[in-house]
Amino acid sequence: MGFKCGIIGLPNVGKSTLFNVLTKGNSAVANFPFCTIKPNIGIVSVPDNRINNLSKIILPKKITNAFIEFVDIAGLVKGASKGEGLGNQFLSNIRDTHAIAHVVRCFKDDNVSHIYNQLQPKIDVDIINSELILADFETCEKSILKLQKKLNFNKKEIEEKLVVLSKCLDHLKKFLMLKTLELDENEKKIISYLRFLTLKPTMYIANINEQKESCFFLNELEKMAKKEGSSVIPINSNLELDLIKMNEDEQKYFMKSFNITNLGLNNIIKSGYKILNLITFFTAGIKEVRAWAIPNGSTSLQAADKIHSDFRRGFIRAQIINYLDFIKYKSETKVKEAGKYRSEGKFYQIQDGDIINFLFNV
Ligand SMILES: Nc1ncnc2c1ncn2[C@@H]1O[C@H](COP(=O)(O)OP(=O)(O)OP(=O)(O)O)[C@@H](O)[C@H]1O
Ligand SMILES: [Mg+2]
Repeated sequence: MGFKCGIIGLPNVGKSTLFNVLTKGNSAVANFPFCTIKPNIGIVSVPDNRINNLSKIILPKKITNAFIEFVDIAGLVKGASKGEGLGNQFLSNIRDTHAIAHVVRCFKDDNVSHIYNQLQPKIDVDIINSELILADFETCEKSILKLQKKLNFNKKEIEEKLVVLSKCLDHLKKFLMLKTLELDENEKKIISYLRFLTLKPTMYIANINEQKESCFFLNELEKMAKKEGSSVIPINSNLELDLIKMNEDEQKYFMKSFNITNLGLNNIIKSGYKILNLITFFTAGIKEVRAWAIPNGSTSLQAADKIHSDFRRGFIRAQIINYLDFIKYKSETKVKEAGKYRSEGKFYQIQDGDIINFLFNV
């Protein structure tokens, strides 16, 4: 299963430009079959120096990075939750994603129209978030009504659900996003089946240009996001779309002249990984060195399943080398001699950077 990040925002704020930057900017994209599944879905590999360092020692035939799927969702407008614009269809596209990249226009350009003829990032964000809140309100209200009708069948379990959902409904009524409601792990689990939109981890993408107004807009957006506990990533999508078409030398020259230290593209991919709370483990052999993304807290059995269901079914044990140990000793034999080679069972909690060899028998 891949991790999906939906790109949302008002119409004409630069979502597709960003999507093009993300998907064409990374040559490793070609590593995957059916790279572009639909015109608006792109698989983007996660940059990770560790995979390059491992490959320098192992010299594998193939190198495969971990990846995140980005989905370019059409613009949302006021009233989308009531079917306005392309409405509900797009809200359901967002429901299918694990995280949200919310693009906010932070650039002034008289040649690019703004749907409401205003340039105020905070208002733009509020319009979108209000639609998400309204959509969640409707989902929540409908589910409560449905559950109330079923109360005679499984009283205890349904009552438990109703308590959490009423808490959610009260919060949404105040026009607040569910991610700002305190819910414990059990409560989150109880409502996870509803895939609430305002509960999804979010990063704001400030689409900027070279003009001074962008600093002001970016600042506004950062203040707003801080209150919500979300991060803001500035990116000049138009410029980066040009950058990715250049060779390395041209790119360096351009970045220097525009004072860009880090490509927004890499920051977004890294941040996506972070808000999805993913860690990386590696499988490493002559055939392939590969990075795998997995939720923090996963066990070796879940990691095995990520690779192939046979690995899970026939799981015997996981042989593990820490990434830094491998870099230090440079071979499996030397790692073993140093006593750093571990054997773990199915409930072992995978650590970021574990290099794993699964033993299985089916
Ligand atoms: N950072 C930027 N600076 C200036 N212009 C930009 C920037 N980013 C995007 N644009 C321009 O904004 C316009 C809209 O971009 P784009 O088509 O990516 O928006 P969108 O959000 O995908 O729109 P829609 O919702 O209609 O699909 C394009 O003309 C694009 O070149
Ligand atoms: Mg678009």
